[in-house]
Amino acid sequence: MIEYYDISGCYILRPWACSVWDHIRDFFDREIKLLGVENAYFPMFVSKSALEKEADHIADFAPEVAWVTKSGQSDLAEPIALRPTSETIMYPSFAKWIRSHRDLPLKINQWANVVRWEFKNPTPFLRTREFLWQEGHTAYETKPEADKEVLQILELYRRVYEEYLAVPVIKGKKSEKEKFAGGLYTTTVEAIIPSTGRGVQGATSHNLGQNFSKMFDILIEDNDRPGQKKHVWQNSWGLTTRTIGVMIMLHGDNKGLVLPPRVASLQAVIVPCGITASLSEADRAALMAYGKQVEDALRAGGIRVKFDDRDNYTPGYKFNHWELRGVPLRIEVGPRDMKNKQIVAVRRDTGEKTSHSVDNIATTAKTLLTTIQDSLLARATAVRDAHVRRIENWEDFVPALNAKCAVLAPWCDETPCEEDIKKSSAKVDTDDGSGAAMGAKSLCKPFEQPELKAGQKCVKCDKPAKVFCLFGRSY
Ligand SMILES: O=C1CCCN[C@@H]1CCCn1cnc2ccccc2c1=O
Repeated sequence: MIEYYDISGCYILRPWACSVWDHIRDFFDREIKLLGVENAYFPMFVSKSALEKEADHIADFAPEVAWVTKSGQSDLAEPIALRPTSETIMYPSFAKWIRSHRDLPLKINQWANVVRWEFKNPTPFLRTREFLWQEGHTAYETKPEADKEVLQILELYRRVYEEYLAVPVIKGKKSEKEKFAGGLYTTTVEAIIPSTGRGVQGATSHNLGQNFSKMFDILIEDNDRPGQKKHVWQNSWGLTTRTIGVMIMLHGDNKGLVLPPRVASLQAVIVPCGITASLSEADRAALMAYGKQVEDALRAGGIRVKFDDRDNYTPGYKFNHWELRGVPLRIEVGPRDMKNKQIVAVRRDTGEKTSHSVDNIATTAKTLLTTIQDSLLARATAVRDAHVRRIENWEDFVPALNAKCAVLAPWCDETPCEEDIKKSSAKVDTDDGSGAAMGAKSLCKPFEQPELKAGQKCVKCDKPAKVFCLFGRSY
């Protein structure tokens, strides 16, 4: 899926990974166009003066900005940054394009790469110095319109994860500490990785309020106050190739990758079996023709299929080859299957083997692939639920983290307390001092809230709890 590269934090996305991104992009692009969003493309370079226009929150991110300072031997007059995100690249143009409420709503999306020179240890897919993403940037006359779109996009992100990647996510709102500082509020879809118990931010949809329209003077006539102008309300939202890493971690098993059918480059692979020395040349040729027939029927049914007729590998080698690569369905065809006009189907997720008539094989395969897709999500949801612990007392908090669980706890919703929780949960709880464990941060305040008991106290401080919040170690 990936190849290493001689620059730290940079990786090559090979076709097997790229095709997952292609499927995600096809779905998301189709859906945002139904919402009236149009794609555009802006320069990847941003001048220092433009980038620093939103000085306040840029400070947090400044160390991650990569700069071009020379061309050839000569220094550039002013250093130019590589886009880490495109607000400061797009919004000066938005100010030119938006003069009246008739120019609204403006809905722009960009599929591109961004560069963030992170120093935390790079991880394929999850933390890379260049990654692919889409970034949506919209402008509305009123806040309610912006609020509505924030949730429409967040629902599309949930669908990318649950309907395509078979990854269950929790929708919620970021805390003041964790939100995008340049915005009004941030909504998010959070995944929990059971093997580590750590949370991972899946995608974010921000309401920027009027912060950026005030910075960039994006103004329209205020019809309610003749002669007066008012700032537009803006959203921005992003989904990245980190999605692929989450899918790998959630569904992989000891045999390798497990691909959800809806994003699998290859959904079914046909392997001819039982080709022994005793099989006549004629029967061998007939079996290969049969395999080809099955391949043609599946492809005609819209299934991404390959007949593995390589004559230099055994069936067993081929089984391993495609299991490692996560192909959801293997179709075995042997002389007896051919005689009985049958095939044998093997599911990659469960290993279950079933025989089927070759008639309507495309329908049969589609049904199997749907079963696999649904079963992957159902199983991942059950496992994720087992890794979220609802607790109300602090003494249960760190043990839950150490049991590879995220914690859903009543919370006062105050930043000092959030910082205290992070610090206090960073201490190791085992007396063997096995290395400092990372502290828990707030992942989101889930939209789906359990009932808060009257008088419920915050899990950490003694203030009244205002909300249930999901906490966890994170990527
Ligand atoms: O999330 C998104 C969704 C897509 C559009 N941008 C928003 C907010 C990006 C926040 N951000 C994140 N890393 C950065 C890194 C360097 C400079 C600036 C930034 C920065 O503004």
